Amino acid sequence: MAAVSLRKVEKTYPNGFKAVHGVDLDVRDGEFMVFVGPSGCAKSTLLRMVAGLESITGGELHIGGRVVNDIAPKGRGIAMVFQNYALYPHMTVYDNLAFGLKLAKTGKAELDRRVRHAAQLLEMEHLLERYPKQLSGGQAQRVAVGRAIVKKPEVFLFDEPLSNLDAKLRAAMRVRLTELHRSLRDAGQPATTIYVTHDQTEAMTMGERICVLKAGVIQQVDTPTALYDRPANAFVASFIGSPEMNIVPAQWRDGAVQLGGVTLPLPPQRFNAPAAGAVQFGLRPEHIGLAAKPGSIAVEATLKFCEHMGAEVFTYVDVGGVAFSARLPAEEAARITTLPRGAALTLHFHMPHAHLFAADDAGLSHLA
Ligand SMILES: Nc1ncnc2c1ncn2[C@@H]1O[C@H](COP(=O)(O)OP(=O)(O)OP(=O)(O)O)[C@@H](O)[C@H]1O
Repeated sequence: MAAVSLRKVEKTYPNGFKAVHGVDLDVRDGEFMVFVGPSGCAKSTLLRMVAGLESITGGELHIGGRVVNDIAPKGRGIAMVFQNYALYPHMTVYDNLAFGLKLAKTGKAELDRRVRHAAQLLEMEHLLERYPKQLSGGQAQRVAVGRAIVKKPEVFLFDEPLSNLDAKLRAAMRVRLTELHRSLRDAGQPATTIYVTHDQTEAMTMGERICVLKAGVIQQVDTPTALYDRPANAFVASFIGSPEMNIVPAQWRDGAVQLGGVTLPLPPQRFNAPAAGAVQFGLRPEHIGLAAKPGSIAVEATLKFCEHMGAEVFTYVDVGGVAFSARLPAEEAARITTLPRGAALTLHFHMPHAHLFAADDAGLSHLA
């Protein structure tokens, strides 16, 4: 069992800067957990504390039920893959994979078995005799992952491992790493994984659960679907989903939201009525359409511009002085993309998907 638990974990750097504020988190045995958040939110600091590369200045870290605050990295049963991995240029892929095992004086037969098993899992058996300079970026990154696999760690730690790859390779590696995690689990070697990224698409597609961080504080820990459907606050709502959720200042009164001269009654079952007053209204671009749906409200808008994305058209509009974006299927959008700027449109806000957030970003509590 190698669950990873953080109990009131804190990090104050020697210069006095507090980067991590009382983080409580349970990563389950065998789970794929993603830490996501903008630059500086302390996702790398947290991961490095789990790895033992950064001291913990408050709270407790448990791995597999043991408190490991004072245990050196090599005693923690972890393996880490970095963004800037360095392969040994003068060694073949085989020797790069075998290097750590040789240091650990692993027997020759066992070493060979583990190297070949890792190569098979990562579909790189044909690359074993190559040197790093003969590999593509994606292949080299696979070797870096392979070096972690041969260690048979109980916990895998990934720190933005795909950042240096181009978009297409990143997408392919996402699938490969997710499949790798599943196949290790199916083979009875569940590896608890913590994967750090600033990329919400990576988080959403890879994580079984996602921990969203902001300024060293956890905002929400949930499944991708729950984060998308029920974001805990406006920060999570705008960080998760692409393009971003429309979040606009509004007034809340008598079960309705008023913004830009428009009144939008909200389905009461979704919200505990907050005190009347200033709120933030949230609606994802995919929940604004040209056709009415059950629970939708017609809203008059003027067209600003359209962005053609192939199957979809991102459409930017003005609703009574408030900017909104809509994500429309290309077929449906065809009738508006030829309209001039400033043309009048009727859009349908799909209110069952609407959100309300507190007005001040400091509070950021979801009122649903
Ligand atoms: N050695 C250090 N001394 C002081 N402050 C530090 C140190 N290392 C990091 N920080 C600060 O701690 C905060 C968290 O940094 P960290 O690198 O963990 O963030 P991150 O979310 O991983 O960001 P990025 O995606 O840019 O790597 C930042 O404000 C950073 O400036």
